[in-house]
Amino acid sequence: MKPLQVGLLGIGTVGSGTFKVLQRNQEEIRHRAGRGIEITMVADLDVARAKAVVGEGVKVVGDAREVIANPQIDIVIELIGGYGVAKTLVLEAIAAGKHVVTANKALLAVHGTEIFAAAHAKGVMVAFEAAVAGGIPIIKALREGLTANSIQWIAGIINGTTNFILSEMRDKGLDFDTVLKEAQRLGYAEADPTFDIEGVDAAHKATLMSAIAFGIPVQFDKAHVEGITKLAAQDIKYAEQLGYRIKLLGITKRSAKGIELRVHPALVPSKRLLANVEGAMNAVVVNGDAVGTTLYYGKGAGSEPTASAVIADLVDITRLHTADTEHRVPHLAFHPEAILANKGDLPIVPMSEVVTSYYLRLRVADEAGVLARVTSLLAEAGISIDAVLQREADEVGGEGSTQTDLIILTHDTREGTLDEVLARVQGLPSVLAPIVRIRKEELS
Ligand SMILES: NC(=O)C1=CN([C@@H]2O[C@H](COP(=O)(O)OP(=O)(O)OC[C@H]3O[C@@H](n4cnc5c(N)ncnc54)[C@H](O)[C@@H]3O)[C@@H](O)[C@H]2O)C=CC1
Ligand SMILES: N[C@@H](CC=O)C(=O)O
Ligand code: NA
Repeated sequence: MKPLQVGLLGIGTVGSGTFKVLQRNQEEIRHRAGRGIEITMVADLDVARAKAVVGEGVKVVGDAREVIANPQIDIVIELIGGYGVAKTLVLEAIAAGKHVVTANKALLAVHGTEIFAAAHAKGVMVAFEAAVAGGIPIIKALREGLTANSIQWIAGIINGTTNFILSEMRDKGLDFDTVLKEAQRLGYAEADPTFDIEGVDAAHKATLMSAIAFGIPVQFDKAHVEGITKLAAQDIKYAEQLGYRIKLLGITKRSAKGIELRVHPALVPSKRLLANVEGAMNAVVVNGDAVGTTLYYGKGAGSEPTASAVIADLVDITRLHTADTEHRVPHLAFHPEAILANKGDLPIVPMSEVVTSYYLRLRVADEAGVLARVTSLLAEAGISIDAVLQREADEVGGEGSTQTDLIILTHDTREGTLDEVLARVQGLPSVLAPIVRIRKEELS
C-alpha cells in the first residue's frame, strides 16, 4: 500500500526531531502502523534551514498554505506554535479534510472547543499527545488505559523548564536567569519563556488533561495560574528542613463543588516520587477510583522526546485512516464528543473554595508572645497547625537581629478562610513583612 503522506508545518526543535526519528525508525514504524508514513512536504519560514534538515527528496516551501492545498497530503502536523497563524492553519487543514497532529497546547487550551468542533463536523482527527508532558503518553493513558475509571485527581510536574530551574537553583546554587537561559539553549522553553516561568504553559497542559479526565470543555480562562518567579530561596531551604520540596504542580481534581484546575508552586513531601523528579523531567500522577494511584514519568520537553509523541499520534491516525470501516478500532481515535459535551454540572471551583494545607512564612519581631498571637488567630478561624519552625534571630538577620522567621504548616483549610485570617495576622504590629503563603499537597 502507498505510504501515508504527511505535511509538516514548522521544522524547528520538535519538527526536526519528528523528521529524524520518523526516518531513523521508518521500518519499525511501518510495521507497527501497517503502512508507511512519509513526510513528503515541509513548510517553514526559514526555507534554507528546513532544506538543511530534510535534504533532497522532500519538498520545502515557505508558505504553509501550499501544504494544506496539496491533495496528496493526508495528515498535517502543526509544529509552529502559538495562537496566531497556527490556529488559522489548523482550521484550514481541517476544512480541507486533513487529520491534524499538533504539539500546540497553547492553541488547544484556548481554542480547543472551536477546533475539536470543526474536526468533529468534518470527520477528521486532531491528535495532541505531544502537547501534554511531551514524550510521556499521558493523553493515551487517560483516554485508553484508564478509561474504566472515574478519575479523582491528577497532579503533575508538567513544565520541564521550571522544574529544571528549581532543580538547578537548589542543587548548584545557580541564579534564576542563568538557568532559564540554559533551558532556552537546550530547547525546553517556549518561544515566550514567560509562559513557562509564570505557569501558563503548565496551565495549558492541565486544562487539556482536565477536559479529557472529566469530560468538560477546555477552560483555560478559568484556571488558576501561578508560576515560580515569586519563589524565594529561603522558602526552598525551609521546606527542605521540614521534609518537603517545592515543585510547580498542575492539578485538576474532582471535589464536592466541581472541578479544581490550578497551577502553582507547592510543597510536596520529600518521600513522594513526585518530589524527586529532577531537571527537565516531567511526571504525572493520576488517581482513579478503580486503579488507585498511577504514575507516568519521562521527558516532557526536547526535540526527540516530543517527536516520539508526535509520531505515536501519526501511527494511531494511520491505523485508523487505513482500516476499513468494519475493522476500525474506534478507541484509538480521539473522541471530541467527550470534550464537546458541556457538563454544566461540573463547574470549575473558585480558588476560595479549594481545600488544601499551607506553608506560611512570617517575618516577625523577635519578642515573646508573637507565636501565641498568630496561632490563636488561626485557631479562632478553625485552622489547625501541623508544625511550627521558629528560627533564631541571629541566623535570620545576622548578629543582634531583632527579627526572625516563623514558619507554620497548617492542616487542610478552605482557601477563602485562610485569606480572611491572614489579612488579620498581617495586621498584627509584630508581623513585619508580607506573609509568604505556599500551598502544600500531600498527594496521597
Ligand atoms: N520544544 C519542546 O520541547 C516542546 C514544544 N512543544 C510545542 O511544539 C510546538 C513547536 O515548538 P518548537 O519546535 O520548540 O518551536 P521552534 O520555534 O523551534 O519551531 C517552530 C518553527 O516554526 C517555524 N515557523 C514559524 N512561523 C511559521 C509559519 N507561519 N509557517 C511555517 N513555519 C513557521 C519557525 O521558523 C520554526 O522553525 C509549539 O507549539 C510548542 O509549544 C510541545 C512540547 C515540547
Ligand atoms: N516549554 C515546555 C516544553 C514542553 O511542553 C516545557 O518546558 O515543558
Ligand atoms: Na504526552
